[in-house]
Amino acid sequence: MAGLTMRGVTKTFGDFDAVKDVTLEVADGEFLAVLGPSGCGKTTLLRLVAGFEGVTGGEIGIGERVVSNADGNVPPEKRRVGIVFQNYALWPHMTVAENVGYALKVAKVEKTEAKRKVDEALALVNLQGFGDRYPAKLSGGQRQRVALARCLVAAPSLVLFDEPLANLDVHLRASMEDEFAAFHKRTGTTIVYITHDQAEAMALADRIAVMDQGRLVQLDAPRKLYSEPATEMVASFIAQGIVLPAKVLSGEEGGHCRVSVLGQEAVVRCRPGEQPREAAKICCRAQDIEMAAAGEPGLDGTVIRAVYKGGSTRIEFAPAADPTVHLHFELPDPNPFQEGAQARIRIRSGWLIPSGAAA
Ligand SMILES: Nc1ncnc2c1ncn2[C@@H]1O[C@H](COP(=O)(O)OP(=O)(O)OP(=O)(O)O)[C@@H](O)[C@H]1O
Repeated sequence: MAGLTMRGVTKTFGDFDAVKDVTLEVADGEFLAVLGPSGCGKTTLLRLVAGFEGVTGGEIGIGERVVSNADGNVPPEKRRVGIVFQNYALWPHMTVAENVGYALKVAKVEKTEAKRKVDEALALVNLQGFGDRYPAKLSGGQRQRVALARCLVAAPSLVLFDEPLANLDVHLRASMEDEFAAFHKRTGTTIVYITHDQAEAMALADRIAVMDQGRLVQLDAPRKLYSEPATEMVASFIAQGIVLPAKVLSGEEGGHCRVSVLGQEAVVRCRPGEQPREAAKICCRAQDIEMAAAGEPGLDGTVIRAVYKGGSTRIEFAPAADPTVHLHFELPDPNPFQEGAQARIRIRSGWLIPSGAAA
């Protein structure tokens, strides 16, 4: 296995930068998810790593070897990069073993050696004994594992996944997530996993690279991405963070600072060295918001929706100070607040989103 290095990678189509100045490193054996909304450049990034596109600027390295820069590109078949696509594209008239071993046959690998490699690859994806079946007799998840075995048989130095679960139903997705996680643990394969599904990225990846409009906006472990988003886009994209306008009243002390949010003071977490400033933003999660106790200061406003969730109710709340802002949080049963009720809430925690320059 090998790591991946991208330094200042840019890909331009006409005068449009699909990927802009992306620098990142994926360690040998790491599972990196590349996450972002539609059109942010994920697929282009994957195609650059695979070698289907050449870079316009910057450099890509796999292991010790530079595979792409402005001077030229190593062709895809010489990169030893495996790819698992969304539609697994198995040949229906070939058995599982024939599908998996096809590349070995083309490369004229000796028969017993080829069989050994096919068996090995099938074992890696927990499909021992399935070699003689035809794809039509497999479940969607099993087909996806055959596709994975087919790419592993060539002993790739890294494996790219292109939204591999997008075509599967919700239950199968969950069990395939477990399969991929177990596969990664078992084999230590270096994986770059493209997805627009943040729950999937969170569940699987060691680190997540969030892309927006061609740029890499944050690369961090899932927990850090959730608790310390670097930009407003990351804050609202990950787990529907609530982004609120704020004014920073005091400099950072012990990882916290005082802010004013919609006229109320709150203490939030922040990066070291934050100083008082106007026009700041904070990110709150549902669990950072609670109903104010009687007599306690807080934000007055109106409950605009109350949706029962089984054991709890999701409340959507518009503060009187700015009814265009909507906050949401959950209340355990019994919930006394119906739609239209007046209520007072308290923001008990949050995260100060770093200013543009710091992000
Ligand atoms: N060959 C091309 N020529 C021109 N523009 C392209 C080409 N390939 C991609 N783009 C543009 O680059 C941008 C990024 O596309 P890309 O497919 O990488 O996004 P994505 O994040 O994978 O989106 P999705 O999740 O919808 O697949 C888009 O605006 C797309 O239209």
